[in-house]
Amino acid sequence: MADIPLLLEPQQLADMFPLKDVLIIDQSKLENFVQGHIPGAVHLDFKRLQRPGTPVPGLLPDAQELEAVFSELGLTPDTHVICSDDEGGGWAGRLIWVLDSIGHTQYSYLNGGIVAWREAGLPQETGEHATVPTSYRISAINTDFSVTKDEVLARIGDDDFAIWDARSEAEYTGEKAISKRGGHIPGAVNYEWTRGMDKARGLRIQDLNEFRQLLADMGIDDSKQIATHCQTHHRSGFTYLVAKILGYDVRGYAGSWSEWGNDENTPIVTGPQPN
Ligand SMILES: O=S(=O)([O-])[S-]
Repeated sequence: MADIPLLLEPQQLADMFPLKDVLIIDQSKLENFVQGHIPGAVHLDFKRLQRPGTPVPGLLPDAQELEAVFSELGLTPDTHVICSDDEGGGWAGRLIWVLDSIGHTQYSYLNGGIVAWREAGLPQETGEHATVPTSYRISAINTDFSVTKDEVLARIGDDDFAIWDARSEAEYTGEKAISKRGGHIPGAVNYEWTRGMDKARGLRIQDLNEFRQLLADMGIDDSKQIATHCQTHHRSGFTYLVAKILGYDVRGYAGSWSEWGNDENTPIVTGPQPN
């Protein structure tokens, strides 16, 4: 298969048609997908990538459930997946984290998703998708792309560990609490996910060189292992994706604040991040 870059521009994808061994998975809202999607794209309800549970609803579904999802969509071991959504990369980034976790490492992110595709005036199809189901098998879940609460607890304060909190500033400071307790993990830095999207360029990821510098100024760089989280590891799908594109050792904390902030025993800091 041709070498398809991790960060794929809409025109690059358009130039790849007719597609062979490529599956475009679009996690746009269904009504949006039905109104117009990339020809041949299949739709995935983003809820299928989260294991329902209270109070922690964002964990990875088990292998059997994921086999069912990807078989329905028509994935094969040789398929290159193009991940897309209509929100600038949150769900698409989560999909990339899921693909990493199931050992399916042939994937790309369509920069800006359907928003950038439409703005470029590229062809669209309307209506429901048609899929060709397969029997996709997962040999093992790879936990190298995840961190657990206990692992985060053990690494707080380590020089080679950073935590990227993708939530809003109000959630980070504790002014707004979605879990029992508000605030942030000690040492975490906050850069809210949508700030990383360029609204003037179809929600593409901001300039990568500037992004790299901005993160370095916050203490996030390639010398560290980075854990990223939000409330249920949806918004941090985007930050996972960006860190991955920048070549960093990044791991998703799927328990996220729904786990940390609902636990009575985890250390929490409130207030703004240090300058
Ligand atoms: O987007 S979220 O997982 O923080 S609710």
